[in-house]
Amino acid sequence: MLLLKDPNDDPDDAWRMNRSRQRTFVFDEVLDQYASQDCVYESTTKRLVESIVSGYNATVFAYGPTGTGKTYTMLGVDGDPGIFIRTLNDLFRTIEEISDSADYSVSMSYLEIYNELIRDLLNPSSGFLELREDAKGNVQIAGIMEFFTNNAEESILLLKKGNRHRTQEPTAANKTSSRSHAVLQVTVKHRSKSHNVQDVVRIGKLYMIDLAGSERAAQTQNRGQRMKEGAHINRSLLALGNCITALSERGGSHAHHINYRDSKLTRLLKDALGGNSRTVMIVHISPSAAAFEESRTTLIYGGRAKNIKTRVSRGVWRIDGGTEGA
Ligand SMILES: Nc1ncnc2c1ncn2[C@@H]1O[C@H](COP(=O)(O)OP(=O)(O)OP(=O)(O)O)[C@@H](O)[C@H]1O
Repeated sequence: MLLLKDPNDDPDDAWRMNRSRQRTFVFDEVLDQYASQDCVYESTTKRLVESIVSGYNATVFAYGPTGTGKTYTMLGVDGDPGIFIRTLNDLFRTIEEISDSADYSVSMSYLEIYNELIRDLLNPSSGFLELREDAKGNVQIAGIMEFFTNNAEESILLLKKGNRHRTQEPTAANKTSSRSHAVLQVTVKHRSKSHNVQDVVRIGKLYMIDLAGSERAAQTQNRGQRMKEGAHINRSLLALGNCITALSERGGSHAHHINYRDSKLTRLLKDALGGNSRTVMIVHISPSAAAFEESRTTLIYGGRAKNIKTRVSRGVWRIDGGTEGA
């Protein structure tokens, strides 16, 4: 449980206390600014690793205003890695433990959405990529490079290569502000070595996402290009907020109309939000009283997202070409 105190409250002023906007929020986990990277990983993402290896989809994303620590949580810093690297390490450790009974392949792609344009962070010279939906409504990025990796070290090298191409610029609110949404996709395929199920391949997909932060122009003092980026960032986060609200209010994935098409981000997150995925949203807020307003709004969206129910089924593909649920 989290108690967000209204900094304007004055216990000696009955009129003010009556108008208090103090509010309690209930989340699965609440961590303060002193929580270690390991603790954040253990309490949010670790539990997803085994399910990905056994063929389920999962998504982890960091959400919140600029400068509140999303990139710190997801990517971490030298010597104290964040969720991306901890997950890759755990994923390969888990695969190694069970590799006697099955053959595994792991591949990854890494993209950013910058000003509503998609760039391949592992192959930046490929220009802007198109987002397409197949007949079954599965979202795909045309032309993105997918790299097969044999161990955690290779994956982490690729991730670091991608990070060097990511768009980051200093703003008044954050010296290393992410100006794009970064999406790492890891696909784990596994085929049992046992004879009677050898023709079945299980596929689990993991999305790990470091969103750019919402921002107020006055706070960031952005002008020119930074302001244009900020407008794109805010627009896509607004689209995300609208999808979260619609999904939480109208009965989740059964809802008639969810505006996924309003931004590339929401199109890409379609499954994570309302479809076939175990999804963890890590909501970030500043501990500062000065950030009360944006903390409140952010937590309200986080609270709504908690009401969304996704329906997960295992990705199973038969060698003879058919697909089936499990
Ligand atoms: N828990 C923490 N402990 C120590 N430093 C932190 C922590 N969280 C964030 N920081 C530092 O605060 C600064 C802002 O964090 P970060 O860049 O992760 O924010 P952000 O939410 O990703 O911002 P933006 O949306 O602008 O990209 C960075 O210098 C980061 O290293």
